[in-house]
Amino acid sequence: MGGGGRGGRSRTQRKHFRQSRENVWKRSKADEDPSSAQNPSWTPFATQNDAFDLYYKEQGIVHPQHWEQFVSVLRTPLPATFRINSSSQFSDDIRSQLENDFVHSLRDEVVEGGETEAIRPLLWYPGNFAWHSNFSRMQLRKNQTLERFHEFLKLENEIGNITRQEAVSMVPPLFLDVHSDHFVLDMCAAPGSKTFQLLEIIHQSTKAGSLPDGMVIANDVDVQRCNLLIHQTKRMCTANLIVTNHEAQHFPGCRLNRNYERMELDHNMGQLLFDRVLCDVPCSGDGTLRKAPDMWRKWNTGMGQGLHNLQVLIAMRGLSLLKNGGRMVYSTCSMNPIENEAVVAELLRRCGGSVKLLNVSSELPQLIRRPGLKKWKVYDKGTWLVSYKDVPKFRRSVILPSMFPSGRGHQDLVDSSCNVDVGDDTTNVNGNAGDGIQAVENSVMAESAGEVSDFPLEHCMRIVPHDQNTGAFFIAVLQKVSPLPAIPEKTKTEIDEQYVKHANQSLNDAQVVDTNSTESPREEVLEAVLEENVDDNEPNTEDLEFIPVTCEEQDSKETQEPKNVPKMEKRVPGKRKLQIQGKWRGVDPVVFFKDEAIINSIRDFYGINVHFPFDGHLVTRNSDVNHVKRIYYISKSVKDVLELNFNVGQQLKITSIGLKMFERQTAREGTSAPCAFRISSEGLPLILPYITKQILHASPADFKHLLQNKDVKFADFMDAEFGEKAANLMPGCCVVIMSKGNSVDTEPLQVDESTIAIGCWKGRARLSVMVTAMDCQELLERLLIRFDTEKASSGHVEIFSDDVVGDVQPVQE
Ligand SMILES: C[S@@+](CC[C@H](N)C(=O)[O-])C[C@H]1O[C@@H](n2cnc3c(N)ncnc32)[C@H](O)[C@@H]1O
Repeated sequence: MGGGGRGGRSRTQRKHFRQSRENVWKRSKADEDPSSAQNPSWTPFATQNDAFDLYYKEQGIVHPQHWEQFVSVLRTPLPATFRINSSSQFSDDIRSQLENDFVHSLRDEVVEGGETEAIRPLLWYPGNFAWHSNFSRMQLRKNQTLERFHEFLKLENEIGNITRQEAVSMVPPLFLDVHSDHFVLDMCAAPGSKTFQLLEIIHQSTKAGSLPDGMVIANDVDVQRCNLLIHQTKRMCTANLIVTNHEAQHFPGCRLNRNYERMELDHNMGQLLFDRVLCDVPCSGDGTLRKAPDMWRKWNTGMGQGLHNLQVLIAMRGLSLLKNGGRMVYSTCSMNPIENEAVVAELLRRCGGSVKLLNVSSELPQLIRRPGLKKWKVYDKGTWLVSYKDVPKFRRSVILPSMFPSGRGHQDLVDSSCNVDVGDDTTNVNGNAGDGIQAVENSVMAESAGEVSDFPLEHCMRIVPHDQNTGAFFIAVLQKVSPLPAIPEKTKTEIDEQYVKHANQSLNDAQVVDTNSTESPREEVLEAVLEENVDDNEPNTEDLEFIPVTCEEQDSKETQEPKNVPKMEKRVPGKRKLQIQGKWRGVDPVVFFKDEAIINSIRDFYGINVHFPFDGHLVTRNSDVNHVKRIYYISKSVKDVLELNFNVGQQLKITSIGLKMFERQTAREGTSAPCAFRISSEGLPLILPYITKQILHASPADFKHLLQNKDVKFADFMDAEFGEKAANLMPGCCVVIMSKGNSVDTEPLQVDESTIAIGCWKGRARLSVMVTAMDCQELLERLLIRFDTEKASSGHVEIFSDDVVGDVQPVQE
C-alpha cells in the first residue's frame, strides 16, 4: 500500500477507490431489487462498501488478522438488547418474568453457536439491569415463536418498565459517575435513552414521596426530537428534568451580572454550571451499520469530516459549562478517528492542561474495550493525507489542522521545518490489545512516518462489534481540573467564522448523513417509537405539554424576540395564540403558579400534608392564570435553575419542565366536583404519601375488579364496606390503593415504593378508573403474574384468582 510522499495513493489506487465506491452503489441497487427481496434468504447485510473497507483497514482500527471477523460481524444483524428500568415499581417482576418465562422457553431459538442462552443479562451492566437477546429486531418481528417475546418487549417498552436500547448506547452514562445531587447537562439528548438512564441514576435511592437534590437538563437542537424525548422521559415521572432546545455549541451560560445583588436570592447560584456533562454528539453513525444496513450505501469519508468541527465546538461548550472537578463524557457511535480521537486531542489542546483525559480502565471491568488510536490519517479527494502540510490550499477550509494527530496548522509545520512528530513504529501506538496481539502494523503509517498524537489517547475507549456482539461506540472521559484558559475575543470570532465556512463547504462536498433526521438509525428507542408501533407510540401532541414550536424555530439560528417588541403575547389571525417565553417566540412561557385560591382548594380537597412543599414548586405553561389547564411540580434543584433563568433574562428556551401534577377537570367531569383539578397519573407516586383525603384502600379482588371493568357501581364491589366508603367520598378525583393482604387494611397504610395505587373518579353512583386502557391492562397482567407466583410458592392464598371475582359482571350504566 502506498502512502509515502504526500501520504496519498497512486493514481491507480485512487481510481480503484472511486470505482469500488461506484460498484458498491450498483451492487446495493441490485440488492434492493424487489424480486430479490422476495427471496427469504435475502438479507440487506449482503451489501458492503469497499470504500469503507479500504478506509478503516488503512486507519488500522482493528488488527489486519481480525479484519474478516470484524466485517463479518458488522454485516450480521444486531441482537436486540434492552434495559429494565430500575426505577420501575415492577423491575423485580419483569426480571423474574424474563427468567421464568423466556430465558428457558426460548433456549431452542439460539441463533449463534457458542451461546447457551437465548436471553441473558449483560454482565458488565451494574445490577444486571441490561439484557441481551440472541435475536435481531427483524427476527423478533418475523419469527412466530418469538412473537410473544416481541409483544412483551413492545408493551413493556411503551409502559416504561423496560427501554429498548442498543447495548453500547447504554455505556456513556455509566462512565459519568453521576450522584443523586449532581446537576447534569445532556447536551445532545434526543431521543432520550441516555437521559432516561441519567434520571434513573439520580433517582436511584430516593424514597417514596421525596426528590433527589440533583437534576438533568436535556437539550437538543431539533424540536421534533425534543418532543420524542419528552414522550420517552414522561414514563420516568420526574420533577427533576428540564428539556431545552438550543444549539449545544451555544448553550446559554445563564451567568448573573456581577453587579446583581446575590444576597437577594434565596439560593447561591450565580451561574449555571454542571457537575456532569454528557456530550453524545451528532456523528456519522457508522457504528450502527449492523442495524442500519442502508448506511453501507451512504457511507463516505466526508460524513465524519463534515461533523468534526461541530463536534469540537459542542464539546468545548460542554467543558466550559462544567464545574472544576466535574466530569464530561464525549461519545459517538462512529468508528472514524476524525470524529473521535481527533476531537478529543483538539479539546485537550485547546484546554491546555485544564482538562485531563481520564484512564477509566478499572471502571466497568467486564466491558471489553480497546484503547483509542494515537495515529491516523485524513482521506480527502482520493488522497491520503498524513499531515496538514499535505492539504492543498483549496481544501484548507474543509480539512482542518485539528483533524490530524499533531493538530498543527500549516504555519506551525513550516516553522518547525518539517520537524513533525514521527511515531516510533516499533511501539504499539494503536494498542488493539483486545486482539491479544501486540502492535498493529499499519504499513502506511510505517512507510509514511505519519504524525502521532502527544496526548494519552489510549485512555479513550473503542467498543468494537466483534468483541461482545454489539454495535461500535467511542467514549472518552474528561475531567476539568481548573478553569479553561480564556480565549481572546478575536480568536473566538475566528473559530466561529472557521466553523461556518467549514460547515458550508463540508455540506457541499461531503454527503453528510442527516443525523438529525428521524430516519437516523441511532437509537432503539427512536425506532421503537417511529418504526415499530407508529400508531401506538407516535407522540400524541395532545398528550405533550405544549404544541410543537412554530416554523421560526426550525431555523438553525435560534430565534430571538426583536428587542423593540413588547414582551407580551401576540395573536396570530386564525391560529393559536403565539406564546412567548421571555425572548423566545412560539414557546409556551414558564410561569410560577401562585394562585392561592386554587392552591388552597387543592390542598384542602386532597388533605395534602403541609410537609409537601408547594411554595415556588408549581409552574404552568400559560401566562393567563384564569385558563391554566395543567400545573407542573418542580424539584428544588429545578426551581433554583428556573429562578436563575428568570434573573438572567430567560436565556434558556424551555420546552418542558417538571412533572405534570394536576390537570383541570374537563367540563363533563368537573361540574359536580368541588375541586377543579385532578391528580395526574405521573404526579401520583410523588404526592401519594402526603394525601390524607379522597383515598380508599381496596382489597386485591376489588382492585382487580375495578381494573377489569374500568367503572363499577358502589353496590357492586365485593366488599360492601369499601363500596360504602367510596360512596361517601366527595365527588371528583380520588385515589384507590391496593391493600397488601387478602382483605382491606383497617389501619392506614404506610405508603412506600411498592404501593400500588391508581387515580379514580368518584361519580354519583360509581367509581371510574382514570388510567389509560393500556396501563390498566398492563397493571392487571402484572398483578396476575405476581399473585400467581405467590400462590405457587405458598401453595394456597387465593387473593387474586379469577374465581374470587369471576362472577361479577361488567357494570352497565
Ligand atoms: C447521537 S444523537 C443523541 C442520542 C441521545 N444522546 C440518546 O442517547 O438518545 C445526536 C443528537 O444531536 C442532536 N443535534 C445535532 N446537532 C446539534 C446541535 N448543534 N446542538 C444540539 N443538538 C444537536 C440531534 O438532533 C440528535 O438528536
